[in-house]
Amino acid sequence: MAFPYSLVIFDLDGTLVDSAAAIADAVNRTLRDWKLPTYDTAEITGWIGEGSRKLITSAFQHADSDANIDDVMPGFLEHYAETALDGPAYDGVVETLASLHGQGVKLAVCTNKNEEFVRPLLEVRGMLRYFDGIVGANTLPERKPSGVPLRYLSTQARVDIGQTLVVGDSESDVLAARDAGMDFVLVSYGYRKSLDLRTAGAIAVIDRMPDLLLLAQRDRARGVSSSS
Ligand SMILES: O=C(O)COP(=O)(O)O
Ligand SMILES: [Mg+2]
Repeated sequence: MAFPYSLVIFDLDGTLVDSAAAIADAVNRTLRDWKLPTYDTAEITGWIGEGSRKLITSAFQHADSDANIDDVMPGFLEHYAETALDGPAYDGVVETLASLHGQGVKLAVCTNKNEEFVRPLLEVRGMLRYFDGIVGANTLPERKPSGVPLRYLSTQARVDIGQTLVVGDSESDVLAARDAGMDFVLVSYGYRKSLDLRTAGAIAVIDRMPDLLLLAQRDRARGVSSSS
């Protein structure tokens, strides 16, 4: 059976690429510049998901710093430019993108990572060629949890909202998909905080990206869950 959506919009960090260590590295280099304590990757991972500024704000709050975040951001972005290509793709991601693309499904990325870091990362992980649309945190006036970037991508792809599926890992993906009125799938790995996978309203919760392809075999109304 055919895949039941014409466009799939993927989140990036925590969904396609495991970028937490690379992000944590850039955060800690920035904290060191300001002579502040550093944090382990697990703790910093809890601050990912709402863009670089929120991430740095969280880090500096935890470090009890009252530094002006406007003064901190340029240094962070310089460090992140050095680490941003370090994250590996999760297992089966590239194969899944290739399969969907081969079936004629359009693919896009909607991330709260700054746009300048997105294409190089997708390119180095062998994914860039599969995507028609890419929206980063600074591409449009609004970003996730707003549904605006998702609606922008479906309009750009000339695909109806009802034919568009969002795949993500965290609260901001859920809120954005709900705001846009789009079905969404959650990955059970990734960087969610307090999000309850079972009650979030996802049509499916998957443990590995290739399980997304199982949607082609299911009744769209019932959805699937590979998470036990
Ligand atoms: O960089 C972030 O804050 C999160 O990025 P994501 O939207 O790709 O998960
Ligand atoms: Mg994410």
